[in-house]
Amino acid sequence: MTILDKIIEHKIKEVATRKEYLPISKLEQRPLFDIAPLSAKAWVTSPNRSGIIAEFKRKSPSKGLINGNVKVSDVTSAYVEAGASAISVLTDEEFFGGSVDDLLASRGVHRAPLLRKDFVVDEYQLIEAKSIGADLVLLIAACLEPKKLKELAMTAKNLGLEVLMEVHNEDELKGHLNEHLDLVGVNNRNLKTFEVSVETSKRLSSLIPNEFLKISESGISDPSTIRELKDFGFDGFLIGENFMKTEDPGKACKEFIEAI
Ligand SMILES: O=C(O)c1ccccc1NCC(=O)[C@H](O)[C@H](O)COP(=O)(O)O
Repeated sequence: MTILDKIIEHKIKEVATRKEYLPISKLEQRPLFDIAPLSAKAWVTSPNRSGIIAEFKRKSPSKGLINGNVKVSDVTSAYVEAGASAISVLTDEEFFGGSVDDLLASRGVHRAPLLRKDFVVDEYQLIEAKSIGADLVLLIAACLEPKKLKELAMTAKNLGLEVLMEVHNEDELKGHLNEHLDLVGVNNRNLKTFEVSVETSKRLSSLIPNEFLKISESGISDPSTIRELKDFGFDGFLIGENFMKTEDPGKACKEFIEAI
């Protein structure tokens, strides 16, 4: 069983429990549900921003504990101040130590586009994302059949959310592309070995149709890599650990952006 299989097995049970505890009708009554979302597409391509999607990530299956000493509100407001184009907040508790409350806390302190970073298996999570103030959701091709991914993307778009689809290889990309996506992310982390290689992004770049923004995800730690990936047509860059492993992730993000 791969780590992704374990995460999805757990997620399906978790979502079933959440649905019982807080039904969709209640989510739709939350005040943030009716707030108009921000466009990550616009912010990522804005000449005034960096293209960096800066992630709040306490722990991960590949690295264990990354940083348990910082507050999500401090870090994500500092990321925005530093020039990040969007913020990613992991809301998975079991494997990443995140929560829905983390995303809510982040929403409370800035008005940059906010990605709900989780393992979406059910439309409930999209409605929940909208109800906590997310602007953008992640759909992972490796976790979803093409038809299911397309249905979820359509539901997200109907809620006004933008959709980032994540792929790891050519087959996932070719099999899952659909007209409801906004951004296509190439994850440089091999989820079987946890090895990271930006060569994956470079290899897949020309296969991503131009109508989608191209995002490179994971394992980015050097500003020169951003310059290289831009030459391959990438617009956005999702970075977590490189900032979060420092004492002051906001400062690390600022210095990184200044060095691009
Ligand atoms: O990060 C992991 O160990 C991981 C394991 C299994 C599934 C997903 C995982 N990461 C999610 C991500 O996509 C990253 O948090 C994101 O791309 C940032 O990566 P990094 O800059 O390397 O922290």
